Amino acid sequence: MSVTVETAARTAPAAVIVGIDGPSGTGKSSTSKAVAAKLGLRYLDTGAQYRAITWWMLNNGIDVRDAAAVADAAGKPSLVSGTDPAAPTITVDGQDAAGPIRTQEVTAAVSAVSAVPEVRARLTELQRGIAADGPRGIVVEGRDIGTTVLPDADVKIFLTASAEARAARRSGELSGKDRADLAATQAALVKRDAADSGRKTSPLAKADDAVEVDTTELTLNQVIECVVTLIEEKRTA
Ligand SMILES: Nc1ncnc2c1ncn2[C@@H]1O[C@H](COP(=O)(O)OP(=O)(O)OP(=O)(O)O)[C@@H](O)[C@H]1O
Ligand SMILES: Nc1ccn([C@H]2C[C@H](O)[C@@H](COP(=O)(O)O)O2)c(=O)n1
Repeated sequence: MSVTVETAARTAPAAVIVGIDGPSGTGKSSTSKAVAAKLGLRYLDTGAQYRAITWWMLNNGIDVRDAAAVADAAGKPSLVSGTDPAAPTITVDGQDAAGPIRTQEVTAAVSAVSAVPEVRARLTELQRGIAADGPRGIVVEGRDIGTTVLPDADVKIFLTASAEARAARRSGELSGKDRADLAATQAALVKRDAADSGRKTSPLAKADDAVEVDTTELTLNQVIECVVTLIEEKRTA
């Protein structure tokens, strides 16, 4: 029995911590989930956490443009993220928030809430705890993972794509009365990126040691393969 255990311990791949950052619509979620599933890693969507706290603020009558009010309330909601890449979950005070956090109302408010330092401090601590929790590695996606949340991550990726390509991808997801025209979708993406890049506390930015992957001309499968290769190279180095 002890021989089997020792063999397993010797052959199990070391836990790897992967941070994937980039602007909106560059493919962070699709890529991160697929890579984590392929490599048997956990997955954390930090954008879902910022959306969840924003949803709670909106539901609780907090004026999201009032940074002091947002800061005062930042510690109140209880957020729980499930890290199975096949079925990631997010709850707020025990309530499933996966659907409501994707509404236009939340998307329009999330950058203002994310800019508040007390919100970032709380979520950064939560994210670091999740990343450190458990023997398996994790793929964490967001805007400040490589620069702030996990500066010692084993692999850091920064995904980019042209605004046109990102808007076309997003428009393809929308349907019926929610279908925005391409120009409006692109303008909304660019506006959110500008707010996320321009805030004072841990703005959207590429870490100096991140590998930049421009996905404009790549299929999703090509991006996934590229990231898997980068991780495997690191694991075998
Ligand atoms: N390389 C690609 N080629 C074509 N479509 C893609 C590619 N990567 C992602 N997509 C599609 O683009 C859309 C946005 O992708 P995804 O949600 O993964 O981006 P994101 O960076 O996580 O966005 P956000 O930051 O806004 O959450 C999805 O419909 C996804 O299927
Ligand atoms: N690490 C992170 C992740 C997300 N945000 C903010 C900025 C985004 O506009 C918003 C929603 O993220 P998405 O669901 O589009 O990935 O959350 C952040 O500030 N830091």
